[in-house]
Amino acid sequence: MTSEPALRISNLRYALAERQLFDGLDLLLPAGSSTAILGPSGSGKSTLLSCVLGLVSPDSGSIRVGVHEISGASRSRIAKLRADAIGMVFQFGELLPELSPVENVALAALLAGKRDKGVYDRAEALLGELGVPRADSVATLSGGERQRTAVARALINHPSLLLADEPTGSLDAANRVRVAQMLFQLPRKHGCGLLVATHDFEIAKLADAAYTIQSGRLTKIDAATGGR
Ligand SMILES: Nc1ncnc2c1ncn2[C@@H]1O[C@H](COP(=O)(O)OP(=O)(O)OP(=O)(O)O)[C@@H](O)[C@H]1O
Repeated sequence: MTSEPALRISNLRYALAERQLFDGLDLLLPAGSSTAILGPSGSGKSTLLSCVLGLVSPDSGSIRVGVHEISGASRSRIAKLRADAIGMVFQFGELLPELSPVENVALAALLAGKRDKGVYDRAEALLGELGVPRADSVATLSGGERQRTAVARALINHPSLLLADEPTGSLDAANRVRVAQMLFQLPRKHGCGLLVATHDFEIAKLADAAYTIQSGRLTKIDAATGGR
């Protein structure tokens, strides 16, 4: 495993019309570890993930995914990096309902240009590992199974960085804990870094480190005590 951090954000600045959302924000996420970003609605969690995905261009600062610099990179380079090195899990899974779990997962590999015969086998193996049953369509899966399918899709291209935005926000209490426990095991199993945005302390306390966004920077907190 490389000793390069999965993600390094340095001195990030980003101003909205009337607000300095990030004001010298730093973050170091070692490979094989997890970090939760906590904060109330509007504090900038999703925008931070969008900056890492290269979908929002900050005013200044550096964002490195492994050895690759995102800030200032061309759109095509960022798109390639997103496909090759970053996996993303959204709050509502964002799966294609007409497709089966295997097809949903394999599609991410096909779109990244990985068209080898083993794609479907790898998709099946990942879904098996994450406990998703076989089905003709993801529409017939439970919410927790759909979210585990979304995690398998995020993992299919062997990302060095996994991002998750409120990954358990659409689930009931039992599934929320189950999916969160599975998610936070991934960095050690797959060697990737995991960055989770959430407003839920119960989820954040499973992470190796937790931060809130305060005055445009990250402040380390103890999620187990509710940040007190
Ligand atoms: N494209 C945009 N243009 C202008 N303002 C924006 C844009 N995107 C986000 N914002 C504002 O930036 C702030 C941070 O939004 P963001 O979605 O990152 O917060 P969040 O912490 O993820 O909130 P939530 O938990 O509700 O998803 C909010 O005040 C939001 O209104």
